[in-house]
Formats: sequence, C-alpha cells, structure tokens
Amino acid sequence: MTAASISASDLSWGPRHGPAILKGVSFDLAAGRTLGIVGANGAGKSTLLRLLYRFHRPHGGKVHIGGGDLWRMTPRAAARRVAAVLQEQPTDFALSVREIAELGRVPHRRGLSGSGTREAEIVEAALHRLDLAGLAERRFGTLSGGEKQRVMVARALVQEPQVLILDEPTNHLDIRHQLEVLEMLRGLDVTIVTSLHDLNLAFDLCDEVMVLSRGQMIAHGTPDAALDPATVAHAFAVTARRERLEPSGRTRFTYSLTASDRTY
Ligand SMILES: Nc1ncnc2c1ncn2[C@@H]1O[C@H](COP(=O)(O)OP(=O)(O)OP(=O)(O)O)[C@@H](O)[C@H]1O
Repeated sequence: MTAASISASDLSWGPRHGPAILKGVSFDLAAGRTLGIVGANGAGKSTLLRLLYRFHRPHGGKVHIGGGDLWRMTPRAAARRVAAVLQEQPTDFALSVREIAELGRVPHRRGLSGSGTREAEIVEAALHRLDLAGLAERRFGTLSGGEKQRVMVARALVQEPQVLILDEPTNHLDIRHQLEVLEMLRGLDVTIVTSLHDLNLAFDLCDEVMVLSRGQMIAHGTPDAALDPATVAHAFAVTARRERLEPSGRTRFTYSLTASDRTY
C-alpha cells in the first residue's frame, strides 16, 4: 500500500429536490495522515465520507486523490485507490469470511483471471491481521457484529488502497479489538478519513480532526485545536470539559447536559 493525498474543495451535496446537507467543506490531507470527522447525529459525517468514496457525486466542488479527480477516474481505478468500511454491512450471508475478504481483490483483477498465489497471500495476511484466521471458513451470516466489522476491515486491506474511508470503525468492537484495530490502522501506509463518535478516540488516534455541525465545517486542525471545549459544546449542545490525566498525560473529555436542557 502507498498512501495518497486527498484534496476536497468546496464540497456540497443534498438529495434531489431537497436542501443541501453538506455545504462548502474543504480540506487538504497529506499522504499518510489520519483525519477524524466528528459531529452530532445528522451533522453530515457519513454524507461527507460518501463523497470521498465516490458514492455521491458532489453537487458542487471536487475531490482529488493523489492529484487525480475522483470523478474522472473509472470506477475500477477509483476502487484501486479508495476502500471504505461502512456501518452498513453486506448481505452476502452465505459467503465465507475468506470469500468476503477475497472480494477486495476484484478491482485489481484483469478479465476473468482467478486468484493467484500472491492474491491468496494478501487475503491470508489480512485475515491474520484482523484475528480472523480461525473464522476463515465460517459463513458471514453466523458472525457476531464485531467479527463482521473486522471482516469488513480485512476486505478493505485486501483492496490495498491508497486511501481508507471508515464510518465509525469501532462500532461493535470490544475494547481489546478497538485498540488492536486502531493500532493496526495507524501502522498502515495509507491515508485515513474516519468518522468517530468517541472524541477521546479521535483525540488519541487522529493527526487532524474536523468538526461538522449542520453540514458545515466549524473547526479543522490538530485534535488539540479543533476539539477545544467551546467547539465541542457548540457542536453537541452539551457542557464539555477537557482534562489532562496524570500520570499518563492523556487528554480526556467528559460531558453533561447544560442546566437549561434538563427536563427533570
Ligand atoms: N439521501 C438522503 N436523502 C435525504 N436526507 C438525507 C440523505 N442522506 C442523508 N440525509 C440526511 O442528512 C443529514 C446528515 O446525514 P448523515 O448520515 O451524513 O449524518 P451523520 O453525521 O453521519 O449522522 P450519524 O451520527 O447519526 O450517523 C441527516 O439529517 C440525514 O437524515
């Protein structure tokens, strides 16, 4: 895998005949960096991600991956560059874990050529990395939510993308697998854009954070700058507190409803 830069300029999108859901979002992310997208429910996080993995064509603005316009590439070329791990999981319940992971090779195959030794090695390595070797022959439909999530990350790795788009990648994962998956992702030579609900994770994991509110970017920068308590309070309509824990030196957020929000 070789990371590629992402450049998004003035992106907007909305449903046909509906109001704009995403308005004027721009950012430049250098190759190999991790950008976290945070914001309240409905803020537009998944919508922004959909524009980055070529699901929605922007109504305004452009996305460039490694300098190339995402919508001027063929779908196959785009799929060789960008992989996505989504909240919605596939319904190929009858396929085995290995077969789902192998689907990640499709953009790399020419014609009807099957899988060679190298292809098989890539799949095995990804299954191993995600702690799935023992489940390789299991039917996808029989897995737990967290096991399914790990299969989807494995399939994305098998795709050997330059850019990895993740929509809430830690959903369903227990704390050990959260740490393992996040540490593994950080070690990849890939550029990552991920939505996250957990601000503590965003602070620890990301090189940069973007805060969305009602479809607009209200902050973007280092986690320290973007996640300042006033911005968090505004974006999530809560009282936010940010503390530095000793002796670890890690930053932790805690939240409460503002007094006027209480209904009791
Ligand atoms: N295709 C669509 N048609 C109509 N409305 C849509 C469409 N896609 C998204 N929306 C609306 O746009 C808003 C933003 O949705 P989006 O899924 O991007 O939010 P989000 O920040 O990812 O939220 P969550 O944290 O709940 O996952 C929501 O109000 C959603 O209902």
